Amino acid sequence: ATRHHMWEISYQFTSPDCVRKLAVTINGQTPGPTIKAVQGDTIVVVVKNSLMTENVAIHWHGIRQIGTPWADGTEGVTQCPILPGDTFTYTFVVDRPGTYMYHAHYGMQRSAGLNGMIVVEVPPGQPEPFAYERDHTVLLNDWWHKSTYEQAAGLASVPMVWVGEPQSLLINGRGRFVNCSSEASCNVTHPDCSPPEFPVVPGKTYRFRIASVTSLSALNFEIEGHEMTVVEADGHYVKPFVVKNLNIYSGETYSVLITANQDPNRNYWLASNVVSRRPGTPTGTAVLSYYGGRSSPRARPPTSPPAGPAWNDTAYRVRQSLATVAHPAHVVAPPARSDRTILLLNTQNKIDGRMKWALNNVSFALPHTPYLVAMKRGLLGAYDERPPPETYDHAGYDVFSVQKNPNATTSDGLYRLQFSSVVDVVLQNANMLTANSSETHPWHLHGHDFWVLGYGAGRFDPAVHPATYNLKDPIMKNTVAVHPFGWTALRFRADNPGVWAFHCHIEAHFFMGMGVVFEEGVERVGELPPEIMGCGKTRGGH
Ligand SMILES: O=C1O[C@H]([C@@H](O)CO)C(O)=C1O
Repeated sequence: ATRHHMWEISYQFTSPDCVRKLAVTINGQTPGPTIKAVQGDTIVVVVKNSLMTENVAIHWHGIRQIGTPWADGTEGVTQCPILPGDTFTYTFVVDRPGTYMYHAHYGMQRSAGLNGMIVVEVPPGQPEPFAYERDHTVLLNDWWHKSTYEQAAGLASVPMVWVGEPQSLLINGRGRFVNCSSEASCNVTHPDCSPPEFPVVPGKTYRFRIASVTSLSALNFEIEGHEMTVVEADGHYVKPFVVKNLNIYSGETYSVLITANQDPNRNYWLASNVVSRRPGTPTGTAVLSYYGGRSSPRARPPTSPPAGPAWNDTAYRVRQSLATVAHPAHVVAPPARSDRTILLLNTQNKIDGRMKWALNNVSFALPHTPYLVAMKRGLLGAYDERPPPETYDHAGYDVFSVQKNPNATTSDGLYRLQFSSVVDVVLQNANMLTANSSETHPWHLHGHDFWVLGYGAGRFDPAVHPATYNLKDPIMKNTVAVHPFGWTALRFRADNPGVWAFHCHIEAHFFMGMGVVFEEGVERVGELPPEIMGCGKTRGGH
């Protein structure tokens, strides 16, 4: 089937956490509508940019865009931005079932509210390796009162003004600012911030499809009093495991099953809490209620909202990463070896006094002409033809210390991959510019799912650690955590013709240069739609 959507993007006053703020909305709403489809469907989204003075681009996160690399929605990589007043049509096939999301991919626009979920069902009659009766969608986010522009300008200032911790955590676009009385525009009775309700029928099993579109926060999610069985991650079936609390990083999705088997006469909290950074944000909450129970569906649960696990318990979070492997009946075996290994050292740096993030001492900057058009059309001088470094001094670099020379360079060079070759990427985390600190970075790859081959603490040794890789039942994902002071190894096949971003999904970090770009088989890409052009060297170029 073909599913058509007409979206008008505009600024609206919204009050997601009861504080009035301008947000980028879809048809007046943030989050936008959930796109529901069946595997194999074609999705057509006609996007009209009514932002008046701001460009837009929308990324379909987790959709591989096979045969449609121009529809990936990554400004500067796959398309020119959609200008105010213009209309752009995204057409793509959802080729895999699962839980995905969409969000803006232009500047730091995602933080302004343009986001939503994509749910792709298996075709009718096709079994899944678990059973449930109904589903609920849970979109997790973090929220700031400062505008995206103020945040971006701060990050680019000398000295940098960091975005800081979010004011609120949102569940399905709703939260509650704690210091409401301190804000003139805060209205606790505003309908935008009424707590989301999740009704359940006693005895039934539910699939909660959970996505995190946070700009910064790593979250821990729980449903008070109910165990969760993890069954899906980023569109892939997981060997089921039971948790009370689920860690979810920005850009990840999970499905968990819960059975409504608790006392139906009271309500329960759904809670999200910040982990991996010292929290400065209260718990995000929603309410689970039982049909037929004596409690009103809106009643506050009798307990305090769960506070979540210790924010700095990295070992606990690594355990969940390690537990996430492929379902035994759905293992896709990875190739036994790779053709190329790219080692990427993640560091915080300074360039001309500005705080940046870099990979192997190169901080990424998007070109003004999208690579896809530049490469396909042979537009000269659109980007730096020198590829970024393939590795770093892995034997000599001390990942536990502040680096002695934080200088770096800026580049829009990219990695060109042999079509259909097998590529390993090892992401090495390190100490930041502050002593004894290292953060979690969720890395997201466009256009592919990769195998997660391993995680390790401390320094990655290419002579030792590849022997420890899980080649038996690695999960495939599109977003993976690189834990503090640790490394994460992944493998993918470069078999999707196009140009694909690979970056930290923390909005501020990508803005500060924490990303790279891969090209593969661009000569195989079909005729480019002229609508993706119109900026930089593509002007008048079709
Ligand atoms: O890029 C970042 O900058 C701050 C901090 O290192 C300096 O304020 C932080 O936590 C980041 O992730």
